[in-house]
Amino acid sequence: MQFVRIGDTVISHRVHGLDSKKPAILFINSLGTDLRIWDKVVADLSSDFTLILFDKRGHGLSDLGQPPYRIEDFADDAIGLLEHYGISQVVLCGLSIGGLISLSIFDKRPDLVRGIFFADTAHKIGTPDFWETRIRAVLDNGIGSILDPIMSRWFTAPYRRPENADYRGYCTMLERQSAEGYAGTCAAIRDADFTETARRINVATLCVVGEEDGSTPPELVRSLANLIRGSQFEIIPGAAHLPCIEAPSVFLRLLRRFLSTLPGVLNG
Ligand SMILES: O=C(O)CC1=CCC(=O)O1
Repeated sequence: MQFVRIGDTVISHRVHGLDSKKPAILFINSLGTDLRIWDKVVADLSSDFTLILFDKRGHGLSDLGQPPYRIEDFADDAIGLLEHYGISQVVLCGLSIGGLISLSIFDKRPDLVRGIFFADTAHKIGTPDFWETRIRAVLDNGIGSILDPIMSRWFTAPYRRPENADYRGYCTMLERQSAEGYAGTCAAIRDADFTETARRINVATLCVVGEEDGSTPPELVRSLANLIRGSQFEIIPGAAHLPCIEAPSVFLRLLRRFLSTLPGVLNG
């Protein structure tokens, strides 16, 4: 694990294979997860690419900062991290809120963005009432109180069998996130609408989604693809909201195929 101070917030992160000659990919996590969700993806890509993973503020080992947050706060952290490593162009791989953060990074610094791989995300996720209910539940009763409904959005029923040790591990990951950080991140999603940014995107994009995603269902993700000129859309079978965990080989195949279409990016 590596740590860097961006402004007044310490951000925990990992950089694999830092090399200015290799194309860089920045992975941006979903709500309630930390950078370990990319482990299976990183193992495959690290010889061909510079990979940057980080814990959003309020998650993992990053500082809490001052919740509630705005999507722009996370985007500033990500941009600060890229600047810290002198990375001037990057492919963004944004999962769920990570897609909203990708859109905000594009808004702020389009020069940094070489392409965007949107996974299980949209230009607007959920309704204000939905997020308010979740914020209240977490602040009043803790993250454990919402574990089961969240897990049924994240993973398919076969993955959620009690004897699956990986499933138990990811339950623990969610339960150990800071309730204040989690609720502060829900507030950022509640307040986000990047419809106009999505319409302005002028870099290559691919939108993918697990076929059983209960958080950003396929039709919602398709509506993001429809807003973006030239965007492609793919459904990942046998996965829900976190295909990088549940269907890593399909996720990787689509990511590598996307990377191979970008000018000047290796296809590995
Ligand atoms: O917790 C969920 O329902 C999944 C999710 C929504 C936005 C995000 O980042 O994760």
